[in-house]
Amino acid sequence: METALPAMLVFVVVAAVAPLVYLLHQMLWPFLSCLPLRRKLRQVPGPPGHFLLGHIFDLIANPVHQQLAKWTEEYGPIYKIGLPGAMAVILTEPEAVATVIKVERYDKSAMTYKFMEKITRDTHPNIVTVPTASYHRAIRKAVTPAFSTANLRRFFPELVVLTERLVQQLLTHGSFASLDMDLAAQRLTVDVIGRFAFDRDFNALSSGRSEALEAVGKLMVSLQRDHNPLNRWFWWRKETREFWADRVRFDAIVRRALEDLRERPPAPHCLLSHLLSFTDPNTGKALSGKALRAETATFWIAGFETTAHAIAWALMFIASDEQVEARIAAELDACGLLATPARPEPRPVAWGDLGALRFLNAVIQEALRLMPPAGGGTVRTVPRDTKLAGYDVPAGTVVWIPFYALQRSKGVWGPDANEFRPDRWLAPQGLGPAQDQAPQGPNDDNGGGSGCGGAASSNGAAAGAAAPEEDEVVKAAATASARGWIPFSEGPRNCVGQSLALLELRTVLAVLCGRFRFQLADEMGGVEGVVAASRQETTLKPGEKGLLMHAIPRVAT
Ligand code: HEM
Repeated sequence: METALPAMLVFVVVAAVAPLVYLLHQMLWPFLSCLPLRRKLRQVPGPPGHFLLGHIFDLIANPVHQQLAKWTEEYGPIYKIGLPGAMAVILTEPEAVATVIKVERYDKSAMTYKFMEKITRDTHPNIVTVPTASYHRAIRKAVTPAFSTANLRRFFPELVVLTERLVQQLLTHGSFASLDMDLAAQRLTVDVIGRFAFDRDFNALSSGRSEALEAVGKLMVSLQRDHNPLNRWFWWRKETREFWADRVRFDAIVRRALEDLRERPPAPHCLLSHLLSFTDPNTGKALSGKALRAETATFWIAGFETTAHAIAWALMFIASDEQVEARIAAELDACGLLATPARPEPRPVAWGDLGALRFLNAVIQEALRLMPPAGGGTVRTVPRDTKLAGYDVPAGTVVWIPFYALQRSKGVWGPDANEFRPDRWLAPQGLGPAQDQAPQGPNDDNGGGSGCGGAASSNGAAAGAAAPEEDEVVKAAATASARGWIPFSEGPRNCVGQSLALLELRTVLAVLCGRFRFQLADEMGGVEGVVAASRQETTLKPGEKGLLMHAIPRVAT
């Protein structure tokens, strides 16, 4: 008894102190371990911050994308910020950005991407999050054929059918009540992913409630709320429990869709058939169940919300600029794609139209510049001591390239950086930097049989050619920004789905603008109000109210 007492006492003390020591270690160790990095980065400018907590309060109090853009104007193309236990260098100098994102040795920052692995119950790495090259390269190679021109062309008729479903929805809704066009676009893009990736109808457009959209939408919200790494210890918290429940629900849909695909031969355009038949060249093995679910979930999530917001942001800009709206209408009219009293049912959009709609494509590029759906950008780790934008940056530094800040930087785009000006893409030599990145398919011929390309390009006003006095400005902007437009990122980790995304954007906007005029609902407070309310979560999205608009049919039905 006498010997048991001290032992029990020791046990009680250890049990009480151990969690405290653990917590202190979790908080202090990252702080101590980044002290040498702080010292080495002391010449890099940056906003003043708290010595322990860094700039976390600025980033919580203000929308992250806007705060970074503000600091970019104040501190220039390279500056540092601190977070509790971490430092990051914010980079928006195009040359240096190109170095970082085009070189494979700059791995993705594991610290930053780890949380995205929680989209599946197995928390398995995936094509977006995996830092190292070999697994990434193998998956990338396997899925690339799905995004080829030939495959997109095969898929195009299905996309047109889905877009027509959206048109019917908007017609049924009527133009008096306002409608969240961001949500409407999400319904469309979920159905597109359903057909393109799973060869399956998710029915988000045709049914009032869509299990697939609800599940993935809720998961994205609760994933964002569950950012705190300590949450796994606090399983009783509402956020943690909700996140787990949403993950289970989403996981069940992914599993069901995969099982379904295994039971029947999928359509030739189906993205997942490439993953199902994948063999890793390094190991000769197929993807494990966990890896397959992780990739499936990733393609779904990476592909639906980004594209939906891109459609919504472009509509917002079109709706709030009468001249832009009129020029798009003139271009569509010249192609026979505009509903008019004489032509209440315009012909269906054809593959060959898409490359010919020069002004609409410039509008898309400009919208992707000002409101990049992946506005948070990309985060890399510097592999060895190097010089970036004139400063010494030591190995191990986390470099954060925020696309929103980069694409609005006055240093890159000039004094009108924050203005929506599609003409900057219409320099006489043709579209600016984005041309390399546009899907090759819709540009490469005029195969829709419409002859639209010829009609549009012979009509300067309709095609939106720049006014002569603007030419110098246009040229200058195009040159200065040659490397600053990277809404899909660049290099080996750029967006593998960008050809599909651009195909969707072009098709959907051509059809919607041909059938409707859009107006921002008064309560949105104009473009300024919407932009001010926008949030940078996993994607750059409209605020709480969504994007309320009126879709007014061009011809009353
Ligand atoms: C407008 C729509 C889209 C935008 C703006 C966009 C943007 C991006 C960006 C910036 C990245 C790089 C992320 C990083 O560095 O962390 C990325 C990667 C990726 N995107 Fe997209 N994306 C869009 C649509 C799509 C679509 C439609 C799909 C597929 C269906 C897709 C699939 C992916 C995948 C799988 C990756 C990872 C690629 C890799 O690391 O090799 N995205 N996207």
